[in-house]
Amino acid sequence: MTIIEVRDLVCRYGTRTILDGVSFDIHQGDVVTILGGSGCGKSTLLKHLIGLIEPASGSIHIGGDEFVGAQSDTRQRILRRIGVMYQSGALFGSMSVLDNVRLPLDTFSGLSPDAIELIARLKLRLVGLEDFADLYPAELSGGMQKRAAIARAMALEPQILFLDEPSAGLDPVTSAGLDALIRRLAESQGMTFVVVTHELASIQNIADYAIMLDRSVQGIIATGTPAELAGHPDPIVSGFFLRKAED
Ligand SMILES: Nc1ncnc2c1ncn2[C@@H]1O[C@H](COP(=O)(O)OP(=O)(O)OP(=O)(O)O)[C@@H](O)[C@H]1O
Repeated sequence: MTIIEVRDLVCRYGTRTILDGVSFDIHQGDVVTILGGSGCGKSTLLKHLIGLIEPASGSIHIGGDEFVGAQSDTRQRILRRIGVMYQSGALFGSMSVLDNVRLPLDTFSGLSPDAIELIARLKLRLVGLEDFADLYPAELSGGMQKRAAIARAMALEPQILFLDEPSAGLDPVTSAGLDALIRRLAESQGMTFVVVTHELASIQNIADYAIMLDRSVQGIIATGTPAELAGHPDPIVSGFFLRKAED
Protein backbone atom coordinates (compact mmCIF):
# COMPACT_ATOMS: atom_id res chain seq x y z
CA MET A 1 0.00 0.00 0.00
CA THR A 2 1.30 3.44 -0.91
CA ILE A 3 1.70 5.67 2.14
CA ILE A 4 3.60 8.56 0.55
CA GLU A 5 2.89 9.66 -3.01
CA VAL A 6 4.92 12.53 -4.43
CA ARG A 7 4.09 13.95 -7.84
CA ASP A 8 5.91 16.56 -9.92
CA LEU A 9 7.38 18.23 -6.86
CA VAL A 10 9.22 21.46 -7.57
CA CYS A 11 11.29 22.94 -4.74
CA ARG A 12 12.85 26.37 -4.93
CA TYR A 13 14.67 28.76 -2.65
CA GLY A 14 13.85 32.17 -4.10
CA THR A 15 14.45 31.83 -7.81
CA ARG A 16 16.87 28.93 -7.42
CA THR A 17 15.35 25.55 -8.29
CA ILE A 18 16.69 22.65 -6.24
CA LEU A 19 14.26 19.88 -7.24
CA ASP A 20 12.47 20.14 -10.55
CA GLY A 21 9.63 17.68 -10.98
CA VAL A 22 10.26 14.85 -8.52
CA SER A 23 7.80 11.91 -8.37
CA PHE A 24 7.94 8.71 -6.34
CA ASP A 25 5.88 6.37 -4.15
CA ILE A 26 6.80 4.94 -0.77
CA HIS A 27 5.05 1.78 0.42
CA GLN A 28 3.90 1.18 3.96
CA GLY A 29 6.39 -0.82 6.03
CA ASP A 30 9.35 -0.13 3.76
CA VAL A 31 12.64 1.39 4.80
CA VAL A 32 13.51 3.90 2.09
CA THR A 33 16.76 5.82 1.98
CA ILE A 34 17.22 9.16 0.25
CA LEU A 35 20.78 9.53 -0.88
CA GLY A 36 22.99 11.57 -3.14
CA GLY A 37 25.98 13.90 -3.12
CA SER A 38 26.28 16.98 -0.95
CA GLY A 39 23.90 19.76 -1.94
CA CYS A 40 21.67 17.62 -4.19
CA GLY A 41 18.58 18.44 -2.13
CA LYS A 42 18.13 15.54 0.31
CA SER A 43 17.35 17.75 3.31
CA THR A 44 15.23 20.01 1.12
CA LEU A 45 13.13 17.04 0.04
CA LEU A 46 12.80 15.84 3.64
CA LYS A 47 11.66 19.28 4.80
CA HIS A 48 8.94 19.24 2.14
CA LEU A 49 7.83 15.74 3.12
CA ILE A 50 7.38 16.76 6.76
CA GLY A 51 5.61 19.99 5.91
CA LEU A 52 8.31 22.42 7.04
CA ILE A 53 8.45 24.00 3.58
CA GLU A 54 5.70 24.35 1.00
CA PRO A 55 6.75 23.37 -2.53
CA ALA A 56 6.65 25.76 -5.47
CA SER A 57 4.34 23.22 -7.12
CA GLY A 58 3.43 19.55 -7.10
CA SER A 59 1.65 17.31 -4.66
CA ILE A 60 2.53 15.22 -1.62
CA HIS A 61 -0.06 12.73 -0.40
CA ILE A 62 0.56 11.19 3.00
CA GLY A 63 -1.81 8.43 4.04
CA GLY A 64 -4.11 9.51 1.22
CA ASP A 65 -4.36 13.17 2.29
CA GLU A 66 -2.90 16.03 0.26
CA PHE A 67 -0.28 17.79 2.38
CA VAL A 68 0.41 20.68 0.00
CA GLY A 69 -1.85 23.57 0.88
CA ALA A 70 -3.69 21.48 3.51
CA GLN A 71 -5.93 23.38 5.92
CA SER A 72 -5.23 23.14 9.60
CA ASP A 73 -7.35 20.08 10.49
CA THR A 74 -6.03 18.00 7.57
CA ARG A 75 -2.53 19.23 8.31
CA GLN A 76 -2.82 18.17 11.96
CA ARG A 77 -4.13 14.75 10.90
CA ILE A 78 -1.15 14.29 8.58
CA LEU A 79 1.32 15.52 11.18
CA ARG A 80 -0.01 12.89 13.61
CA ARG A 81 1.00 10.23 11.08
CA ILE A 82 4.64 11.27 11.06
CA GLY A 83 7.51 11.38 13.50
CA VAL A 84 10.81 13.10 12.84
CA MET A 85 14.29 12.65 14.20
CA TYR A 86 16.58 15.50 13.24
CA GLN A 87 20.29 15.10 12.72
CA SER A 88 21.21 16.50 16.11
CA GLY A 89 18.73 14.27 17.93
CA ALA A 90 17.69 17.41 19.79
CA LEU A 91 16.78 15.89 23.16
CA PHE A 92 16.10 18.42 25.88
CA GLY A 93 19.16 18.37 28.11
CA SER A 94 17.35 19.53 31.23
CA MET A 95 14.86 16.64 31.12
CA SER A 96 15.40 12.95 31.85
CA VAL A 97 15.24 10.48 29.00
CA LEU A 98 11.80 9.38 30.21
CA ASP A 99 10.52 12.96 30.33
CA ASN A 100 11.86 13.59 26.83
CA VAL A 101 9.80 10.66 25.54
CA ARG A 102 6.79 11.74 27.62
CA LEU A 103 6.84 15.26 26.21
CA PRO A 104 4.90 14.68 22.96
CA LEU A 105 2.40 12.54 24.87
CA ASP A 106 1.97 15.17 27.60
CA THR A 107 1.46 17.81 24.94
CA PHE A 108 -0.77 16.04 22.43
CA SER A 109 -2.27 12.77 23.70
CA GLY A 110 -4.71 13.90 26.40
CA LEU A 111 -4.00 10.63 28.26
CA SER A 112 -3.61 10.31 32.02
CA PRO A 113 -0.11 10.70 33.49
CA ASP A 114 -0.02 6.99 34.38
CA ALA A 115 -0.93 5.93 30.85
CA ILE A 116 1.65 8.34 29.45
CA GLU A 117 4.37 6.93 31.68
CA LEU A 118 3.46 3.40 30.63
CA ILE A 119 3.62 4.25 26.92
CA ALA A 120 6.88 6.21 27.30
CA ARG A 121 8.50 3.28 29.09
CA LEU A 122 7.24 0.92 26.41
CA LYS A 123 8.85 3.05 23.72
CA LEU A 124 12.11 3.11 25.66
CA ARG A 125 11.95 -0.68 25.87
CA LEU A 126 11.49 -0.89 22.09
CA VAL A 127 14.80 0.91 21.60
CA GLY A 128 16.59 -0.98 24.40
CA LEU A 129 16.76 1.92 26.86
CA GLU A 130 14.31 0.80 29.54
CA ASP A 131 17.06 0.82 32.17
CA PHE A 132 18.18 4.36 31.31
CA ALA A 133 14.88 6.19 31.69
CA ASP A 134 16.00 8.33 34.62
CA LEU A 135 19.29 9.47 33.14
CA TYR A 136 19.81 12.82 31.43
CA PRO A 137 20.79 12.98 27.75
CA ALA A 138 24.35 14.10 28.59
CA GLU A 139 24.79 10.86 30.56
CA LEU A 140 24.09 8.74 27.47
CA SER A 141 26.44 7.78 24.66
CA GLY A 142 25.86 9.23 21.19
CA GLY A 143 24.20 6.04 19.98
CA MET A 144 21.93 5.91 23.04
CA GLN A 145 20.92 9.54 22.49
CA LYS A 146 19.87 8.63 18.95
CA ARG A 147 17.85 5.69 20.29
CA ALA A 148 16.16 7.95 22.83
CA ALA A 149 15.37 10.44 20.07
CA ILE A 150 13.82 7.63 18.04
CA ALA A 151 11.75 6.58 21.07
CA ARG A 152 10.52 10.16 21.40
CA ALA A 153 9.73 10.40 17.68
CA MET A 154 7.70 7.18 18.08
CA ALA A 155 5.82 8.35 21.17
CA LEU A 156 2.63 9.25 19.35
CA GLU A 157 2.73 6.05 17.27
CA PRO A 158 3.38 7.60 13.88
CA GLN A 159 2.99 5.44 10.78
CA ILE A 160 6.07 7.02 9.22
CA LEU A 161 9.37 7.97 10.83
CA PHE A 162 11.66 10.42 9.05
CA LEU A 163 15.29 10.27 10.12
CA ASP A 164 17.81 12.87 8.99
CA GLU A 165 21.33 11.42 8.89
CA PRO A 166 20.84 9.14 11.92
CA SER A 167 24.42 7.83 11.75
CA ALA A 168 26.01 11.28 11.79
CA GLY A 169 28.70 11.44 14.43
CA LEU A 170 28.51 7.73 15.32
CA ASP A 171 31.31 5.20 15.05
CA PRO A 172 30.74 2.28 12.62
CA VAL A 173 29.81 -0.25 15.33
CA THR A 174 27.28 2.07 16.99
CA SER A 175 25.95 3.03 13.58
CA ALA A 176 25.44 -0.64 12.69
CA GLY A 177 23.52 -1.10 15.97
CA LEU A 178 21.24 1.78 15.03
CA ASP A 179 20.73 0.25 11.58
CA ALA A 180 19.70 -3.02 13.20
CA LEU A 181 17.23 -1.14 15.42
CA ILE A 182 15.67 0.60 12.41
CA ARG A 183 15.21 -2.72 10.59
CA ARG A 184 13.79 -4.36 13.70
CA LEU A 185 11.29 -1.53 14.25
CA ALA A 186 10.24 -1.60 10.60
CA GLU A 187 9.64 -5.33 10.78
CA SER A 188 8.12 -5.62 14.27
CA GLN A 189 6.06 -2.40 14.28
CA GLY A 190 5.26 -2.25 10.56
CA MET A 191 6.51 1.33 10.54
CA THR A 192 7.65 3.07 7.39
CA PHE A 193 11.08 4.69 7.59
CA VAL A 194 12.36 7.44 5.32
CA VAL A 195 16.02 7.91 6.07
CA VAL A 196 18.31 10.57 4.63
CA THR A 197 21.80 9.17 4.69
CA HIS A 198 24.99 9.07 2.71
CA GLU A 199 26.49 6.19 4.71
CA LEU A 200 26.95 3.33 2.30
CA ALA A 201 26.94 0.67 5.02
CA SER A 202 23.65 2.01 6.39
CA ILE A 203 22.06 2.10 2.96
CA GLN A 204 23.02 -1.51 2.38
CA ASN A 205 21.97 -2.58 5.88
CA ILE A 206 18.55 -0.98 6.04
CA ALA A 207 17.14 0.02 2.67
CA ASP A 208 14.41 -1.94 0.95
CA TYR A 209 14.55 0.78 -1.61
CA ALA A 210 16.69 3.82 -2.30
CA ILE A 211 15.94 7.11 -4.02
CA MET A 212 19.06 8.79 -5.35
CA LEU A 213 19.05 12.50 -6.08
CA ASP A 214 21.59 14.33 -8.18
CA ARG A 215 22.23 17.99 -8.84
CA SER A 216 22.82 17.34 -12.56
CA VAL A 217 19.15 16.45 -13.02
CA GLN A 218 17.73 18.59 -10.19
CA GLY A 219 15.93 15.53 -8.95
CA ILE A 220 15.92 11.75 -9.00
CA ILE A 221 18.70 10.15 -11.00
CA ALA A 222 17.88 6.55 -9.99
CA THR A 223 15.64 4.44 -7.78
CA GLY A 224 15.89 0.79 -6.82
CA THR A 225 17.33 -1.61 -4.29
CA PRO A 226 20.86 -0.85 -3.10
CA ALA A 227 22.15 -3.74 -5.23
CA GLU A 228 20.39 -2.36 -8.30
CA LEU A 229 21.87 1.09 -7.75
CA ALA A 230 25.38 -0.28 -7.16
CA GLY A 231 25.16 -2.02 -10.56
CA HIS A 232 23.43 0.89 -12.30
CA PRO A 233 24.66 1.72 -15.83
CA ASP A 234 24.90 5.46 -15.07
CA PRO A 235 28.41 6.03 -13.65
CA ILE A 236 27.15 8.83 -11.39
CA VAL A 237 24.93 6.28 -9.66
CA SER A 238 27.29 3.30 -9.47
CA GLY A 239 30.20 5.68 -8.78
CA PHE A 240 28.46 6.93 -5.64
CA PHE A 241 28.56 3.38 -4.30
CA LEU A 242 32.12 2.66 -5.46
CA ARG A 243 33.47 5.95 -4.15
CA LYS A 244 31.83 5.39 -0.80
CA ALA A 245 33.03 1.81 -0.67
CA GLU A 246 36.61 3.07 -0.92
CA ASP A 247 36.21 5.46 2.03
N1 LIG B 1 17.15 27.77 3.37
C1 LIG B 1 17.83 27.79 2.23
N2 LIG B 1 17.89 28.90 1.46
C2 LIG B 1 18.55 28.89 0.29
N3 LIG B 1 19.22 27.84 -0.21
C3 LIG B 1 19.21 26.72 0.51
C4 LIG B 1 18.51 26.62 1.76
N4 LIG B 1 18.68 25.36 2.24
C5 LIG B 1 19.43 24.71 1.33
N5 LIG B 1 19.74 25.51 0.30
C6 LIG B 1 20.53 25.13 -0.89
O1 LIG B 1 19.84 24.08 -1.55
C7 LIG B 1 20.76 23.11 -2.05
C8 LIG B 1 20.36 21.76 -1.50
O2 LIG B 1 20.58 21.76 -0.09
P1 LIG B 1 20.22 20.53 0.84
O3 LIG B 1 20.62 20.88 2.23
O4 LIG B 1 18.82 20.11 0.59
O5 LIG B 1 21.20 19.41 0.24
P2 LIG B 1 21.65 18.01 0.85
O6 LIG B 1 21.60 17.05 -0.27
O7 LIG B 1 20.84 17.70 2.05
O8 LIG B 1 23.15 18.31 1.23
P3 LIG B 1 24.10 17.73 2.39
O9 LIG B 1 24.31 16.26 2.09
O10 LIG B 1 25.35 18.51 2.24
O11 LIG B 1 23.39 17.96 3.69
C9 LIG B 1 22.14 23.56 -1.62
O12 LIG B 1 22.75 24.18 -2.71
C10 LIG B 1 21.88 24.55 -0.51
O13 LIG B 1 22.85 25.56 -0.51
